[in-house]
Amino acid sequence: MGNNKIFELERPENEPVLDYAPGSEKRQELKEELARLREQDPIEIPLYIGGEEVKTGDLVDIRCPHDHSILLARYHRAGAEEAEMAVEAALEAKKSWNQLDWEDRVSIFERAASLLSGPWRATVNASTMLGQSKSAHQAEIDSACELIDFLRFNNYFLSQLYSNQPASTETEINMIEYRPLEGFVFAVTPFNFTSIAGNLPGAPAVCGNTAVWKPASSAIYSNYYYFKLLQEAGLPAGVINFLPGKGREIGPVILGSEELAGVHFTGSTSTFREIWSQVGQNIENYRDYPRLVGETGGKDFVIAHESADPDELMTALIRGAYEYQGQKCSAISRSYIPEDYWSDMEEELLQKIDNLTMGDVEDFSNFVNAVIDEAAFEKITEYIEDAREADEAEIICGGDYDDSEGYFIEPTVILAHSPRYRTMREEIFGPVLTIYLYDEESFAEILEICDETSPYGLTGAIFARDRQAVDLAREKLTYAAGNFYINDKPTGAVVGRQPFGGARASGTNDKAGSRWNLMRWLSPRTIKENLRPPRDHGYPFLDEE
Ligand SMILES: NC(=O)c1ccc[n+]([C@@H]2O[C@H](COP(=O)([O-])OP(=O)(O)OC[C@H]3O[C@@H](n4cnc5c(N)ncnc54)[C@H](O)[C@@H]3O)[C@@H](O)[C@H]2O)c1
Ligand SMILES: N[C@@H](CCC=O)C(=O)O
Repeated sequence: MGNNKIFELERPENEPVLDYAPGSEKRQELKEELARLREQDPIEIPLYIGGEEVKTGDLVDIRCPHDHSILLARYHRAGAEEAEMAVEAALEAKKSWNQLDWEDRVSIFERAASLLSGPWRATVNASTMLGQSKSAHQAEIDSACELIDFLRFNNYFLSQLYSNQPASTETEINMIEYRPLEGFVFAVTPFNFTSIAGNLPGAPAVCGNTAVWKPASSAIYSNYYYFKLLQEAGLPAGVINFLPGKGREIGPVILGSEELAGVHFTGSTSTFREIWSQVGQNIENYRDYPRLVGETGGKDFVIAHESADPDELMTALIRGAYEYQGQKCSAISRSYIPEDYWSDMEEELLQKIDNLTMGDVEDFSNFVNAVIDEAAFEKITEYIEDAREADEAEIICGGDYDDSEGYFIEPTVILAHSPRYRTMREEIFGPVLTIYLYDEESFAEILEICDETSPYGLTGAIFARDRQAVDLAREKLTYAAGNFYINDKPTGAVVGRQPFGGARASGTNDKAGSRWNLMRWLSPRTIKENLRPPRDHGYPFLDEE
């Protein structure tokens, strides 16, 4: 230690997105890594508690969602005993992690970003592609670029926060110490973004906290490789404890600890509500009020105005609804389009959707791949079958599915005859877009319907060349989306440029990868030093005249 320096970080550049163009060296490298991971013997993934490998013997298979015959790994599943050990390990590691200068913590995460940008990029991308069925481009923007951006921008925003200090005067010195929280943080992560999985334990850790990280069962493969990268970057034992397991089993044990300082969650609204209510039930037992940060589901929309450019709109609908099989919390799943406008674009749009290629991630010509697992396949296809039967809706494109080799569902379009049909209201989390046609004279009314139809408030977009229409949508939809886009698809937020998150049923809107998020993992202490303490308790007005 020797904390006698002031150190400022430059604002980072966003990590450039590699295009993996045919013939490029990077494409070749990624293809070779995919083949290596697929062909190697299935790996065994342990838990990491206090830096030690722990094997419970309760082994679970990890297979490719797009090819059931490929066994990638087996992971050891944690139970209540390991959950308690992980909490203890996090508390033990905190004692020394907390004592490091902040530049030491930051440099470990800078090194992680550098390793991911360089020698680990192909491995983390390939494991995301195979384990979560992502195309090369979707893996690149997630497990490489967004995760690198989270690492670098968190460091930068943290250095800015630390330098934010109150005024002092001639007679007093005032300062704020940005303490990590007292206790440990529980990071509970989703399957769909490796970057989010890395960020949820990482953001509290760079602030000086230690974490218990419970990855989603269907993303353990890539999350394990990322954890190995953190070890190589020099992350000390126990700062992040890797604990694959069933949420319902290990969650209550961890949430029951009196040392719980916060929960950093991303996943479904129902799981977050369950966690919130467990924390509520335990509230008398905690030393602090645990910070609850959760980014959850969405029912993301695109509203087309009659002045919208049809090519821009069609491109946004296709990419926003079907990239990564619609399994982004930000994916477009409902769209409101003027009736006359629709009749001009319907044929072309449906043809383009019909032509989307679907298959294995190792064939780079596929635009879409498989959905994540059997439960997702069952849930999504139930919505499709419901629409097939319903009077209020019809399927106008796609609608077929097949799980014999992998969990494949065709990009599907439902035309709803009621703006409140269930696929206009409920999160499906799959490649299903529902369209509702409105009379172009009812634009203001459709904005209200859009605002009131679903409980979520995550992302949404207006497509219009008419500025009055843009302004009206922006005003009427003030609370309908935490990320609102004008003439752009509502997916693909970039760290440092479109801070991401929503309110209503979509979360606490603390904006991942921003200074506001980091602030949730810090507990400021104000310190005043009086340079001339008063020596008499009286006031001047008490003096006799
Ligand atoms: N708003 C955002 O930024 C954002 C980003 C990504 C995903 N999501 C949302 O995530 C959902 C999809 O992800 P998912 O299927 O992994 O979500 P999920 O809620 O099923 O699981 C999320 C995590 O919670 C764990 N979990 C489940 N029950 C638990 C319990 N009782 N206690 C503790 N942990 C528990 C799971 O094992 C997993 O690690 C969608 O609803 C999507 O909209 C939101
Ligand atoms: N931040 C991502 C979505 C994350 C949720 O799945 C986007 O903007 O598309």
